[in-house]
Amino acid sequence: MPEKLRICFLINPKSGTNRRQDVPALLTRYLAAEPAVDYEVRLTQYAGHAVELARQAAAEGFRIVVAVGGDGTVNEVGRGLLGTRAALGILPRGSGNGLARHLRVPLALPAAIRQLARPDFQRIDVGHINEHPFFCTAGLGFDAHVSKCFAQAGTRGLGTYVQVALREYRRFRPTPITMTMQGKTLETNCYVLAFANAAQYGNNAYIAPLADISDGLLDLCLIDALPLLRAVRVSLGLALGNLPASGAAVYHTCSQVQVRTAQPLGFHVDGDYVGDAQQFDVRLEPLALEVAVPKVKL
Ligand SMILES: Nc1ncnc2c1ncn2[C@@H]1O[C@H](COP(=O)(O)OP(=O)(O)OP(=O)(O)O)[C@@H](O)[C@H]1O
Repeated sequence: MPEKLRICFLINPKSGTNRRQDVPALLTRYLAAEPAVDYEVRLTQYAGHAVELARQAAAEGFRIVVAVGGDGTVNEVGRGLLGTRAALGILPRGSGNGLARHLRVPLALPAAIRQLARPDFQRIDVGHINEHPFFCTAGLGFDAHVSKCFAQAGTRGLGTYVQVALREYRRFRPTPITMTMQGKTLETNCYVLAFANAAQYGNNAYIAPLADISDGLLDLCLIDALPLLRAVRVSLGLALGNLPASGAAVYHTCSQVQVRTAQPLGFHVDGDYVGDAQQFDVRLEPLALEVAVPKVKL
């Protein structure tokens, strides 16, 4: 008899804006008819817990460990799985779901659950910023500052995010930075510097629409200043997926970059604010994580 596919679901009960969805009930309903799947459900109890739970599930021999949550939960589970033989799965339940959208994981939970029962597997690159792994995007400047304020806002969702971003836009000022990559040094200002492994921040906001998650390269997006007219062009470029062509941002690709900043600057990984620093070492580790993705329909 063929071996069963062992899947461990790690649910972040605090993620997303729709917490009333009963994920264990959905799993029972949609996996009951999948005799080839053996699964368990575990809940996270605190921030950071999913890293430990993922590592433990991989050590127990689960083939897929699923992050049930947003990009913060995906980041924790992915971190826990680095260097193990288990693949990351995603049941998207965040407000942005950047990595799930990039990998074309269905946003509707029944469809996402069904595809996990018959997955394809793919390896993806993993970024590191000051040794914090990221899978989707990391960044310095305004986007990190907004992540910090968003975390303090008390409510979640796109509406709160936009409100916070508009409020902070009036206050935030660019910082002088020095970037070193491929032996070249560039002195510039930084309003936003994004390191994109995947194409989008989440919510189909395409910061680097040409980013390929398995090409061994990071797409760097630099916005040196953001006066009002350019802010409108950047917003449209993010929504329409044509920011590179708009000329409102400058792009580079590289596998490694060092950034020094004139003043401490906030940084985020996968949308979660980490802290402030003046020195950033950013690098890409090629194909370091296996992910379970939907089968491509031919
Ligand atoms: N049981 C828990 N209690 C409190 N916080 C938790 C718990 N489990 C996980 N967390 C934290 O919740 C944070 C937010 O989770 P996540 O990003 O998945 O959801 P979200 O913020 O609603 O989604 P999105 O990032 O798409 O907006 C994670 O960074 C994680 O550290």
